[in-house]
Amino acid sequence: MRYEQLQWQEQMKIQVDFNHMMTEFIGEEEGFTREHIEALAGKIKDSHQRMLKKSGSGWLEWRKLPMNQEEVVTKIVRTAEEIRSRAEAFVVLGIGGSALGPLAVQTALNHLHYNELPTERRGGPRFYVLDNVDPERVAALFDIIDPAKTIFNVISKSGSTSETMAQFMIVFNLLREKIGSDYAKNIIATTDAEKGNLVKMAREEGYTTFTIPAGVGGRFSELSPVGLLPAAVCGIDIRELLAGAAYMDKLCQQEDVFRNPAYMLGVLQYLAMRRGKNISVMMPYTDALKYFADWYAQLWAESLGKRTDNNGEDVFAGQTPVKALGTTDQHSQVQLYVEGPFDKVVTFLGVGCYRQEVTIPKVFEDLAGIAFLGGHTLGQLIKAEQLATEYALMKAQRLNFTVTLPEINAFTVGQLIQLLEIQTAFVGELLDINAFDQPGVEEGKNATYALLGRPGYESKKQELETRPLKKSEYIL
Ligand SMILES: O=P(O)(O)OC[C@H]1O[C@](O)(CO)[C@@H](O)[C@@H]1O
Repeated sequence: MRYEQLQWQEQMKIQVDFNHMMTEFIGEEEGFTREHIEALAGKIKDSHQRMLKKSGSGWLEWRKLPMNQEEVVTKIVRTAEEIRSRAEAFVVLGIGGSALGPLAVQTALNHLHYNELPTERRGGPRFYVLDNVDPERVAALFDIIDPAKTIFNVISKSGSTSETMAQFMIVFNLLREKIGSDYAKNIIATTDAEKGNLVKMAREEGYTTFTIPAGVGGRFSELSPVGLLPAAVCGIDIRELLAGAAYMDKLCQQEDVFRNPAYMLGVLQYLAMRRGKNISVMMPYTDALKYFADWYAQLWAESLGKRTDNNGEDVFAGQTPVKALGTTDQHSQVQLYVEGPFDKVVTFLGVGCYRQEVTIPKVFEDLAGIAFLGGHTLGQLIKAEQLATEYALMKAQRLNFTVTLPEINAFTVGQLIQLLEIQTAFVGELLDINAFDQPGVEEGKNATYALLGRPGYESKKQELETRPLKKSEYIL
């Protein structure tokens, strides 16, 4: 790699600031010390060893995605170019990990800076993520797209998620009606290599198919074809996204928590959890990262929200993720964060340099209450507000981190994805739980199957009938 490139990467390194987790700033009652962290040395070492051992295999296969995919990337780029040249719209059919990543990355990298993109990367299809089965929304989308000029990317790791499969069945039918025998050209399947209905259908029907590697679960799949194909179709430089993730991965291979940003975030969150901080707020100070808070909510909630057994006693792990947006939610939630219960850790996501600026004009100069704003840029205003909110929280002894992206680009967004994924997996190790399953969602899924008459769920249906869900006397 050229020296200038190395230097640029260094400048683009994400910064993790944990000052406001420490006693010097937060006070002894709430803050942590080096000693608190060092007291966990044994646990950190064991967790690190387990992470290293599993890295790239089993359910940690996602860790190797940034480094090991050149062949897949080449196929994705080729497919994306072809789609960009012929489609008017590109629709992702997926939910959870099969939707939130594509949405977060596209919002981060495209919506604000569209006009700055080189001409050859402007244009391309309109992008939609259909991640719900709200009939009004689905119908509304079909009102504004022409199915014949739309590529539908059906994404499901399991190939059996009811919402995604229902959407797909509707699309499949619609395409057959509208374009007849050639309909398969408008469908791309992204799914497991072997398991589930989708891969079977894809094979039989001859859809272009991308594989989600076996050990890459939905919420850890953004850097697999799940996220890479939609990103490439949207003109995002996916090699740069992966390079950013690889760069961060390297930083996060160090055992020394004082040199490893993901571990430091993880260890301090873990210490906070042990003190009953049950809520993790993510608050980006840029609209571009608004949907990252959604993506993180699934990552954090599904990975860490686990009931485990500790010598016969139930232990309930996890933190409730809360999404906020700066400055918008300063005027809706920050009151609670400053004066409400001491039960939260706030992670601010900041931006070093906004890529577009707007200057506030010097008008109304005789009104001192607003005249001071004139001459400043909106970037200065939003940064001052972020700093001021960090200050207010610190003064009220409220734990908070700041993660700063020097600017928002594919390299820094790739870093952010890998940073938060490693942090989550590491906290899973510290908590001694399986961060990669989600048994708690099964009961609801099975009840849905029973309610809709899926064969094999007769006894669940009986259970639902004999165990009334609600009493009318409690409904007003
Ligand atoms: O990609 P799939 O298998 O359709 O799953 C969608 C989502 O559903 C879940 O399995 C939860 O039900 C998530 O973990 C996952 O991201």
